[in-house]
Amino acid sequence: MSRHDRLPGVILAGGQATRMGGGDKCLRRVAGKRLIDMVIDRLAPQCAPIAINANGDPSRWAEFDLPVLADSLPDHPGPLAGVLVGLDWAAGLGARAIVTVAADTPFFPRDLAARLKRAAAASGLALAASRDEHGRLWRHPTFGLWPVALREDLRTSLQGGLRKIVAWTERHGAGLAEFDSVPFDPFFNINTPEDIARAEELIA
Ligand SMILES: Nc1nc2c(ncn2[C@@H]2O[C@H](COP(=O)(O)OP(=O)(O)OP(=O)(O)O)[C@@H](O)[C@H]2O)c(=O)[nH]1
Repeated sequence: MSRHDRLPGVILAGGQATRMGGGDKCLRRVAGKRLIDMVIDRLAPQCAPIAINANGDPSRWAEFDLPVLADSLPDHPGPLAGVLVGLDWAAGLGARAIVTVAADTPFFPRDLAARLKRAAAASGLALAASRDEHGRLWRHPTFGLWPVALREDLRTSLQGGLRKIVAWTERHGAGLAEFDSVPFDPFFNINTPEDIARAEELIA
C-alpha cells in the first residue's frame, strides 16, 4: 500500500484495565516488549498518521511522539468514545475515515486496514471478525473502519446513552472482514496476567 492510500489509525487505549488491576494495560510487557510497541509496529505500515486514544495525564505517552486524544465524553463510556474522538481528529485532517485497533491485542493482522477497506458496506463501516474452534464467527468491534461522515450520528447516539458498538454498527450496516484463526486467533487480547503468560506461549 502506498503512503498515499493509508488512512489515519487510532489506537484505543482509553479503558480502565480493571481485570489487570488498573493502570495502562498496554504498557505491560509480553516477552520483554511492551504491548503498545507491538501494536505500533503492526499499525505503522498500515495507517498514517497514528494517534493514541487515552485518558488521564497525556505526558505518559510523550516518548511515542504521537497525538494523544482523550475521550470527549465523561465517565468512560466505552470504546465508541475513542472512535468518536478519533473521527473528530480525522475530520480536522481532512480524512474520510479511520481504522481503529485495541491497544491490548498484540497479534492483529498485518493486512487489517486493507481488508477492512475491501469489506466496507455502503455506510463505509467495516468490522474485523474471526472464527473460534467451533467455527462460530465473532466480531471484534474495536477493530474497525469508521467513516468521518457518521461522526455526528455517533456523537448524538453516545450522548443519548448508546454504549454497545455493534448496536450502532448494525443500525448503519457494516461489512465484515473475516480473518483466519489458524494457527491462533490474531485478535487474542490481553485482559489478565494469565493472558500475558498465554501471549508469551504463543510467541514461543
Ligand atoms: N476511549 C475509550 N476506550 C475504552 C473505554 N473502555 C474500554 N476502552 C478500550 O476498548 C478496548 C477493549 O476494552 P476492554 O478490555 O473491554 O476494557 P479495558 O478497560 O481495557 O479492561 P477491563 O476494565 O478489564 O474490562 C481497549 O482497547 C480499551 O482501551 C473507554 O471508556 N474509552
